[in-house]
Amino acid sequence: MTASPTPFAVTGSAVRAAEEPLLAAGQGAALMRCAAWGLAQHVLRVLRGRGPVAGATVAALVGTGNNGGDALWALALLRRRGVAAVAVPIARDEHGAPRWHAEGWAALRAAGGTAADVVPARADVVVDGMLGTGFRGEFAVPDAARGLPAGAAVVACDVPSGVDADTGEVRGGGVRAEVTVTFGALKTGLLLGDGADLAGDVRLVDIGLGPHLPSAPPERLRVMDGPTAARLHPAPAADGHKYTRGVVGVVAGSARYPGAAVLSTSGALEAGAGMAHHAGPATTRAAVVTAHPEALVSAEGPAPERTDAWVVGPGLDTEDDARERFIRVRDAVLANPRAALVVDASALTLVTAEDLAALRDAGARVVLTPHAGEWARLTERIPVPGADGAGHAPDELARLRAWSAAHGAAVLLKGPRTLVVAPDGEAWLMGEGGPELGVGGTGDVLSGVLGAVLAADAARRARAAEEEGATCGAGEVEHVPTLASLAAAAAWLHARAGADQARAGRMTAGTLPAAVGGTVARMWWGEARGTRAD
Ligand SMILES: NC(=O)C1=CN([C@@H]2O[C@H](COP(=O)(O)OP(=O)(O)OC[C@H]3O[C@@H](n4cnc5c(N)ncnc54)[C@H](O)[C@@H]3O)[C@@H](O)[C@H]2O)[C@@H](O)CC1
Repeated sequence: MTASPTPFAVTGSAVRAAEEPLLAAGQGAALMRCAAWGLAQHVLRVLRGRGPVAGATVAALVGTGNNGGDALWALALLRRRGVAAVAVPIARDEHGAPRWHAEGWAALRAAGGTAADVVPARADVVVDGMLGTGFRGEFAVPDAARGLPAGAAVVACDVPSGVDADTGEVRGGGVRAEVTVTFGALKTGLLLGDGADLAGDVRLVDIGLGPHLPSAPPERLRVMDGPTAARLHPAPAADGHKYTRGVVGVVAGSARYPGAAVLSTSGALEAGAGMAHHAGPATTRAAVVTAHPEALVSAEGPAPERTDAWVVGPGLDTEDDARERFIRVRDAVLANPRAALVVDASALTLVTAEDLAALRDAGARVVLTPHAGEWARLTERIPVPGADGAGHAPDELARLRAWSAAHGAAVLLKGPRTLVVAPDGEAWLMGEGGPELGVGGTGDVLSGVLGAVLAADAARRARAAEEEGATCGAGEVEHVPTLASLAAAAAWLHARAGADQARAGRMTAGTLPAAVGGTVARMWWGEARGTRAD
């Protein structure tokens, strides 16, 4: 079976660097024609969705660089399909002549296209070809780009103007597109921050840059999808048993917040843990066994040497014994660093830079799972190296990477666009999920799911180490389970379960673990046996 490649994005700068050898080899014009052809195909698709193509009007706002060149060539192609093609320059020289890509304009004129000062009111599609990866400084939205016809669909060429293709930062004004047709590779700026909001549906056009794109983690942002998650959290081996599937220690909940213990333990069990062992006070122990007779419960938790992953934090009471409970888990991991550690919720306010340094030195695999507010508080206590204290920086990914590298722990930043980074710079974006997960308790469930995914991996590693030579096949090399990829896979399962249960009309965190069970069962055993969330 051939594994489909995991989608990924790179910075706009990396795409520019990838183009360089091809430009040096004189292939610039060919690249532009290729990009323009792809852009024209997507514009045609938008037009077909609205009515007949012949007789439709497509206008393009055209800037001074190659982005504008792409738009002009695309208009020329569209003109040949019977479209009225109108180019609107956004910059003119001192004689009033448009400043734009000369060959592109010549091609458009030869095809019967026209130029105008403003976008015609009858335009069905407006192509934004003002600025692409060459955007620097601030974007002052030109008059021609204001008050676009209300009925027109905006299709951005490569990157919506005003969006930084590296970071997603919008500087000055920004163009909101229905579709962004991007060339060579997905750009990180189209998937992150405000850039993701402005880009709309992002469509990739392959222009042959593949071999020239960077493969190293710092420049790649991978996008977690179902097939990748399935490879990272595979069905248990035929001869598997509870210990080979992974034991999760869940240190969560308190007399004050008993539900978190149940949600986190449920998440671990439903994600396929061989065993979940909850450590907590009498109240939470009773709640957990009532919800899950299969769970083990005790005051101390499982023996460190028998534990594959620990989850600590959801629902701990920081006015009671939270710190002691956290320290016990930390010490258990230090005693057996083969076990992974998930630091969530209250534990994010307890963990110190010294704890992280000790865990890193012991070789432990640690994932912290803050949401935006917890991340802000965490980085106040344990700062991002090199941060100037100027507050929220636009390049969140760079901050996450810097923090993770300095403290040796992976970070899973929960939000509308969940990101995972690891100390070596590996980064993942979640390609699933929506606002249905924005209710109390879903984070507790995620901590358990993450514990189960990490525990399964730790148990597989332990087994592989015992059975010498049991390593991955060559075909799986791209998917060697790294800490960041496993965490992203867990986030994907959780998000897919949220989407599944929302479709089925269930909205609460209490029912989410069962949906996780359905999602995992379908993934492992197919539709026939995985019907729980339907
Ligand atoms: N290099 C190539 O051969 C290829 C480039 N491609 C296209 O070319 C684009 C990059 O082209 P360029 O490097 O020419 O860059 P752009 O076309 O993005 O912009 C460059 C121009 O915009 C001006 N500019 C920059 N920031 C500005 C601001 N804030 N306000 C006003 N003007 C500003 C610059 O002075 C320059 O004239 C890509 O996004 C893509 O669309 C594609 O055709 C593929 C091949």
